[in-house]
Amino acid sequence: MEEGASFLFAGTSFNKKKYANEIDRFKGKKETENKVDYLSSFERANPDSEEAAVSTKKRKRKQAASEAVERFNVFKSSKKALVASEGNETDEEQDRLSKEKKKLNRKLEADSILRKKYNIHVSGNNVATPLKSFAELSSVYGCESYLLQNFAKLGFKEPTPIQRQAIPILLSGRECFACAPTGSGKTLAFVSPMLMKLKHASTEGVRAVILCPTRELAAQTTRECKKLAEGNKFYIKLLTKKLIRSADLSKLRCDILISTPLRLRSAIKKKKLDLSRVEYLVLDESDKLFELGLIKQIDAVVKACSNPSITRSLFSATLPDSVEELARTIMHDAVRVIIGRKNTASNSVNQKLVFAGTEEGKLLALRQSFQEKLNPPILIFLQSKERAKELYEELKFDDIRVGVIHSDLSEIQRENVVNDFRAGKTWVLIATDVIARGMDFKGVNCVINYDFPDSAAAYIHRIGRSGRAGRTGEAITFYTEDDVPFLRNIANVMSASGCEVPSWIMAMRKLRWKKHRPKRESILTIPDNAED
Ligand SMILES: Nc1ncnc2c1ncn2[C@@H]1O[C@H](COP(=O)(O)OP(=O)(O)OP(=O)(O)O)[C@@H](O)[C@H]1O
Repeated sequence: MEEGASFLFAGTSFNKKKYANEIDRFKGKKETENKVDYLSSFERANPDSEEAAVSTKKRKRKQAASEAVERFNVFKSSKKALVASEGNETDEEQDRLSKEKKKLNRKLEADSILRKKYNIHVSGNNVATPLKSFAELSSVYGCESYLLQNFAKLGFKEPTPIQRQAIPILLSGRECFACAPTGSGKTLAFVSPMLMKLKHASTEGVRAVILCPTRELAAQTTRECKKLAEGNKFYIKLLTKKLIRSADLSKLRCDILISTPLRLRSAIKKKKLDLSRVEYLVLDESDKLFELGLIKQIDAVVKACSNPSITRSLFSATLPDSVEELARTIMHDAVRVIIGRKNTASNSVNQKLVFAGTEEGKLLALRQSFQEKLNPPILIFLQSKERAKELYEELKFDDIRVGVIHSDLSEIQRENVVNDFRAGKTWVLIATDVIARGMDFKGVNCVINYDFPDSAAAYIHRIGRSGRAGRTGEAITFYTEDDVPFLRNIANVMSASGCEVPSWIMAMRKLRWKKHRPKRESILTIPDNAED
């Protein structure tokens, strides 16, 4: 993280008939002006402020002057009348100030009640009022009707807590770093204010950039962006290999560009992509983007986005202190928004730990649970592509429609695997952490951590593929003797989201958790030459 860090910040439509009920359930004065108003009225109302001190001095001078002229009869009557009227003005002014102060206090109180209701925690000065409804986007912020119509079309009735707070913050032009649970609608929270601020399509080059850690997530975010922008002809582009090869990027007509850091950096370096007009930069899954392998690329992108009035924002379901500290020191007057408690799992996922003993035990437990009850769609996570391929080899003979995704597949193959799972053609998807973050497969009923996750953050993101947008889900984590020392860390996450954890695990010592990826025995039970 250190290297180069100094510059930084200068649905699955699965079996629709069968799941019809669930699908139904799922469908389920401008701020800047306000800000200035609140600020100035607060200063006026505050007796310690400079402005208040000046008016007290003025009042005293006026009083002294009136006393002095009273001795001259010729001015006596008129001056007395003047003094009387000045006294009234002062009373009126004080009355007005006290009313303004009361109004401000009522507003702050109402904001804090609203935040408490939705479990929103903010730090920063003068933070914008949370939204009471989507309708306020139009009544308070002048949002065009197409966006609200799109929310309605997508079945979004009420803003989620992160949307209630992050949207007004970004609309007020403030930078923001936000941490909200998996599946809580962070994408809409950063895309909507971007669309509102950009207003209409333009020919002025790239105006907004969204960075995502994986191609799959970048493709999904592009699709979501397009859905939200429908009715307004924005140029929204996913930076693909094909686009880099075919287009003259110096003349790229694009309002919002979505990419992975590696691809964007290569477009900047090799194809002279100009990002100097970018007004909005979003780092989605920001803590992943700050990991060692990606930090250099992020640095290059941040450097290329050289517009001094750029608004940057960071979003994730996990925000380690190290990333937060870095963001806090370098971002400009940023507001911090946390929904619920930081770094906790979604509380709509029922989490279980299962002792499988050995590698053989895991496969037996999986097969047994599939025989008893198969409630697809199911996602199974493994620690490496080799192991993902092995489990795939085992399960494909079990009469289960199974797919596998890992980094050895081509872009097209990966896209097809994801599409098949979304369309319900495959019931079980075996994966590495490549799809652990951000992927929105709406109907996932169960996540199985076949291999113990290698960090608490990885656990939170993996199980967060289930229990999204208010639905419930299940997460099962297998563990073997090798994993026992790290159980307590997962148990903490589980108990923080209200799941039961055996007391012996809670009594264990907490370990500093470096990447836990033990060497595990092969999963294969089928001899290598079985198919020969
Ligand atoms: N206001 C809303 N009401 C109902 N559903 C919503 C609302 N906003 C977003 N959604 C839906 O919630 C789901 C999850 O949203 P999204 O993928 O943005 O979550 P996220 O918070 O980014 O999750 P993750 O941390 O896993 O990336 C999506 O299917 C999205 O369409």
